[in-house]
Formats: sequence, structure tokens, C-alpha cells
Amino acid sequence: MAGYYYQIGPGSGMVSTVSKPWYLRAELPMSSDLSLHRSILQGGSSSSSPSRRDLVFVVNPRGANGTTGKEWKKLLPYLRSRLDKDCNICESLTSGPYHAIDITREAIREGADAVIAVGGDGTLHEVVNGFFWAGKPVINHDREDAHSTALGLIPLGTGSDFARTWGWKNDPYEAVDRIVEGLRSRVDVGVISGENEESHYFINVADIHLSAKAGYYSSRYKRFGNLCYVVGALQAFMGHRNCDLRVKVNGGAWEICSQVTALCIGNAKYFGGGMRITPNGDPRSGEFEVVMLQDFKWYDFILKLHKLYKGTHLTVKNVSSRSVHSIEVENISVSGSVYVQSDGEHLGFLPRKFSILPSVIEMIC
Ligand SMILES: Nc1ncnc2c1ncn2[C@@H]1O[C@H](COP(=O)(O)OP(=O)(O)OP(=O)(O)O)[C@@H](O)[C@H]1O
Repeated sequence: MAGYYYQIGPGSGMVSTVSKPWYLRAELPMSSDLSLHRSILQGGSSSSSPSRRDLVFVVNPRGANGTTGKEWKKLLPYLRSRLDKDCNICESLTSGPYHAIDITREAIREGADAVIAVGGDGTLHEVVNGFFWAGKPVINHDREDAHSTALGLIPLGTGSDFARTWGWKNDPYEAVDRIVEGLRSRVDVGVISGENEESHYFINVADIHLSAKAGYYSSRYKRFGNLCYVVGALQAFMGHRNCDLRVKVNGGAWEICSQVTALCIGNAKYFGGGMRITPNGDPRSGEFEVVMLQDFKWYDFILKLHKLYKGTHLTVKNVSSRSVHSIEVENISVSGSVYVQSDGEHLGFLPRKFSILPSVIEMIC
């Protein structure tokens, strides 16, 4: 699917499409997005001085049950007033799942200074995946430096869990201020490989079994806001059985982990709409924090849920934590599929290998 976006110029802010190759391959936006584009087009003036930096905003208009699109529209005048002087502000609305990946790849190849995800963790996840292609970082056509495009985030999703690790709120105005300030830091990204599958990337938390199943179901109930995680968890509990897994940490020997309820691989700290599951996860540490819950019963969640939210569960019985740079996980039992998700998006089933790519992306933070 070809990408499309519009450049919003300085001054009084007329907007024009940008005459670069991939913009010319633009598809027409979906009708509901067209109104948003039109409203921008009516407001602006155009400019594309070569010295100005291109900031590409990848907006999921359907994020947070459609709130992202509405908030983005309200945010644009502020964005223009703060960034118009120095930057070309380019917006691209996604037309459906996975579109953000293509937009990001094209923007990097065309030399964008930053690609900024506007939406929730799902949108951020797709943008992060757009930083890679065929197992390698995407590079600019004209420059040798593979990582010259920075990643940014305007958190406007239902959970927006990655933002919580940085202490950011779902406040788009604060996010714009961060982009204006322009501080950048290198962050780690997780890569997941499976049998005969292409590599897949994550920036927040990947998880296995009950929590992944809960995430799978919760995505059907996003219209309930943060309550979707509770409804998803209740549905996942029905018919849930703890299972024995085989794991290999940092390329060592295989170990058996019995009666695993959930295994969570944190590049950051939060998942499930604010649960501090891997409380020591840090995307600048070069390691994952792996937290395993074993032999949990449904009532353990009721009794210990507050600890999971606060991140004080590591001392609870049957909870373990360790720092790793790679972990392979297999299902021992031949019957039943064990769910895997990454950044809250369903990925498939075991077996999978998770490895860290230290400092691979520069992030605006
Ligand atoms: N135009 C679109 N129409 C429908 N779905 C889309 C569109 N663009 C992206 N998506 C999908 O929407 C999903 C959810 O998006 P996003 O993460 O931004 O919001 P959220 O689910 O409300 O927030 P969070 O993931 O933080 O809970 C993503 O998986 C993405 O693939």
C-alpha cells in the first residue's frame, strides 16, 4: 500500500502536498479522513526549504475508538504554532492496520528527520516495525547513517503503556513540547523470530500465555476504553490452564519452567493499561526484564492485582524476575496453542525467540 501525506507549511499555514517521489504515488485517503485533510488544506501556506527538517506524523484516526483522530485535529494549530518555523510538518493518516509500517519505511528512505507515531501502543508498534525491513534497519537512500531518522510519540491511545515508562501522560500538548525541545536518546528494541517467519519488532512488552490471550480478547472491546483489559482478562480466564514451557536464556541450556501462567519480556515497564508488570524494564538498559508468573489461580489475581499494578509483585510467591538479552520459549505439551503478543498486538503462538537490539533507534524523549 503506498503512503501519502500532506506537508503543512509555515506562516499562516497553507498546506500543500510535497513533491517527492513517494508522495506522488499517494492514494486518496478514505472518505472519513478526507475531511480532516481538507480542514488542514484550508488553513495553510506552503514552503519546502531544503534546510528545514521533515517531521512525519503517522496518525491512526481510529485509535482510542476514534478519539485520536479528533484530538489530532484539535492539536494541529498548536503543532503549527510551535514547529512551523523550523520544520516541514507532514501528516499521514493510516488507512488501516499495518499501513503505518509502510508509511514509516518510505519516510525514512526519503530522509525524514523524525517519524512520530500519533496514537496508541499499536500505532507505535507499527511505526517501530517500519524502522526495519528484511531483518535490517531501513536506511535513507542518500545517507550512510542507518539511524538518522528519529522515532517520536504523541501518545493518544487507549492504554498508551509505553509512554508510562517515561512518565508521560496522554497529553498531546506536552508531547509537542517534547518534540520542540528535541532531546534524543538511543533506545533498545526487541526482535522476535519464529520458525520460518520474518522478524518482528517490539518496543514495550512482549508476553506469553494468559496475558497474551487476555490482550487478544481485549482488542475486541476497545470501545469500553481501559475496561477492555478487564473484560479481555475475564474471557481469557475461561478455559485457561497453566502450562509447562521450555526456555533457553542467553543461549544457555534449555530449562523447564512448570505451570507457567504468564511470561512477560519487558523492554519497558507497563502493559494492559497501566499494569507495571516488568517494573525494572528500561529501554536504555541493553537488557530485557523477564518476569514469570507460575501456578497462579484465578483468586491469586484478585488477591495480588494491586501489587501487579504497583509493580511490587516481584517478591510474591511464584513470581520470578531476571535480566536477559535473549530468551527462547517453547511449549512442551503438544496439545494447545500458547498465545504470544507484542506491544499489545496478537503475534501468533509459540515457539518464539526474543532478542534485544541495544540502542538501535534514536528516540525523541
Ligand atoms: N485507519 C485505521 N482503521 C482501523 N484500524 C486502524 C487504522 N489505522 C491503524 N489501525 C489499527 O488500530 C489498532 C489500534 O491502534 P492504537 O494502538 O493506535 O490505539 P488503541 O488500541 O486505542 O491504543 P493502545 O494500543 O495504546 O491501547 C492498531 O492495531 C492498528 O493496526
